Amino acid sequence: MHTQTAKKTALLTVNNVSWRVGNTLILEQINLSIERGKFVGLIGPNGAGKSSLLRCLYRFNQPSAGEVKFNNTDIWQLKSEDYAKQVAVVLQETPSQFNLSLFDVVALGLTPHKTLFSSTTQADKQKIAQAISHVGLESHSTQLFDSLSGGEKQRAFIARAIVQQPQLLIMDEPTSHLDVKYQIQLMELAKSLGITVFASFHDLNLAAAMCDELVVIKNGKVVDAGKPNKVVTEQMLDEVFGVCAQVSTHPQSAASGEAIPYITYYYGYQ
Ligand SMILES: Nc1ncnc2c1ncn2[C@@H]1O[C@H](COP(=O)(O)OP(=O)(O)OP(=O)(O)O)[C@@H](O)[C@H]1O
Repeated sequence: MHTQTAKKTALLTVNNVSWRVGNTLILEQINLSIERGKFVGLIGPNGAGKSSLLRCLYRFNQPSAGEVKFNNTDIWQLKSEDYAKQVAVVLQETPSQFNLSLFDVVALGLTPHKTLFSSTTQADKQKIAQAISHVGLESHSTQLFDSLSGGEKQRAFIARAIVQQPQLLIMDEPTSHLDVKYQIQLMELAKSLGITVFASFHDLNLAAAMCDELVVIKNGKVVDAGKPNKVVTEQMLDEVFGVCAQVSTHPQSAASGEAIPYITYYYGYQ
């Protein structure tokens, strides 16, 4: 992931990014590159800097030093509307959408592609309906977004990303409020888009099963990166997360044929 070849095919590269708030250094000299088409997970303990890093990637935080490049251009050199077309974001907390229906919220995916006075065409409406059906929410189309369940809201944001057709999907712990079925379903939906995804996870087994590669951060620094079966080790779980666990192999293997690591945690060892 950090090799020259990876850099050449990278959609997103993070070069020596640091981010500070006042005198506190939250992210320190982060380097990583995300190859086009890969599904990459960001893992690390509470407060490690996952959200802070992702915010630097979708232009919410401006790095104090270093640069984030998208298709080889510094994202702060791009017009905000051009970057907004290419990047969709799904967050852990779903902001209130006031009186918007599910259909309206999914339609917002078209906004970066529209000019101020352009209206929604019949073809747009069809695209929105197809995206809603892709995430299995067709019977909720006219329902107020705020009245949807947590899992339905997250699926609606995936539908919005389908409509937006970005090159990159960034997800910040999107599964934290979801039950196990929806956690898997949401990640599989994200995978089915066939675009580059960078997502933070707290469920390490889910991350190991879903991701092509993992980036591990602790105290604002990248401490490891690579394929799940290289990164997820008993030593890493101890050193980074402070837990005692056994890592075995999941009975299923990844679509790539790679072994998927499976973590069994031990309790009562503190
Ligand atoms: N705007 C801010 N002002 C001050 N401190 C901040 C700000 N944003 C983040 N931090 C601090 O930076 C550190 C990293 O926070 P961040 O939310 O990025 O971690 P995280 O890995 O996403 O954590 P979690 O897993 O708990 O969600 C935390 O100590 C947090 O309090």
